[in-house]
Amino acid sequence: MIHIEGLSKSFGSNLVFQDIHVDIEQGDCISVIGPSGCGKSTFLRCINLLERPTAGSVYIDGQEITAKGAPLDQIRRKMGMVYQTFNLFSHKTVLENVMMAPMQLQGLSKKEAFDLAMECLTQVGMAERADYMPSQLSGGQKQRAAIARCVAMKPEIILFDEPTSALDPTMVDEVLAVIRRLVNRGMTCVIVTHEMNFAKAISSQVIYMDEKGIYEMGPPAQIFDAPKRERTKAFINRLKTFQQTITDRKFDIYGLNGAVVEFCRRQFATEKQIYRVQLVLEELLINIMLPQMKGERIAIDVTVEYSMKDSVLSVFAAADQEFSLEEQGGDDLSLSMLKAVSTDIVREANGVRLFL
Ligand SMILES: Nc1ncnc2c1ncn2[C@@H]1O[C@H](COP(=O)(O)OP(=O)(O)OP(=O)(O)O)[C@@H](O)[C@H]1O
Repeated sequence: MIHIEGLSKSFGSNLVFQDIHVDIEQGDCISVIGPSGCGKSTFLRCINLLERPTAGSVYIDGQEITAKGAPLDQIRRKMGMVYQTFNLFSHKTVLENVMMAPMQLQGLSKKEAFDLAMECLTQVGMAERADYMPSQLSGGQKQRAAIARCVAMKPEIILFDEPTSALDPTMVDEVLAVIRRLVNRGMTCVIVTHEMNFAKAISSQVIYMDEKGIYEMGPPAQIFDAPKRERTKAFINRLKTFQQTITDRKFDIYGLNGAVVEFCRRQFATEKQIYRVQLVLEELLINIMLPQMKGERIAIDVTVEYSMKDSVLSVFAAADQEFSLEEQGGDDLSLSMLKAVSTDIVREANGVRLFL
């Protein structure tokens, strides 16, 4: 359906990627992941020529859209795009936003466009807010309206450019659920995303971009659980681990907790796990470990790991000094709280690991 051949893009002397080859078949859902700045969005924008590639060709249904004189408007209608920042017209209602392109570009009558728009808004759960202005909507609702607007054009493929990156974490799920529904109904999609669990669950293929191109591509089970190449492994492992070393007795426990919560949300840990991890950090660090540390200089390594495979969150805390969980200095109330929220507590070398 889409055939990408030798695609390269530079901005001046900045080579973003080169020589990308990908085939996208109907019904595919391709996730594009990779470190910040590796060119994911630029790659997406080159597929529908929002950016002109420096070299290479893109074919859609056998037609080369990168050829000189190709009917760009017609071709772009086959490819919808959903942006990080929604791009709704702020002076129009949700309904008007969705009706506009089908009327202007596809010549639908007002009645036809209304019926179509309501159908699309119903699909994304936004029918009852059809008459709202964008400013009256939450971020998640705006993005769902933007998806309805895109679907109303009946595209053959939808390109999603980090559709949840601008959203408050509480709104990510509602947007991902709408995308999941589209994919399950056979919509061909390419999604640039930082939501790894989502990419893992939904994609037929995952592209890991790095080193100025596609560094590794494969089914989600390969990329997330058994990556073949070094940089993919490092990227995936880093995503699954939060690490911080505490060197000051007066460290900011709430700052640490905030960063850990953000990490956990990115991993799609459950709210229960997120509550537990905060409790564990407070009790373990403040009430059990810190009081036992001797001298001014301390070093406590905190690692929070999330296993995508079995959805288990674990907290590992290790110190460069001996410490005990019970009796000598340990706070028994804190220990019973740790036991209450952990499925297992394991002593390891100079630390302790709690499974939540
Ligand atoms: N319009 C532009 N003009 C000049 N340079 C650009 C332009 N758009 C992107 N770049 C550069 O291209 C590179 C890739 O950017 P891009 O936004 O595609 O990366 P990304 O992987 O999507 O990043 P992120 O995950 O942070 O969104 C960066 O070095 C960026 O500065």
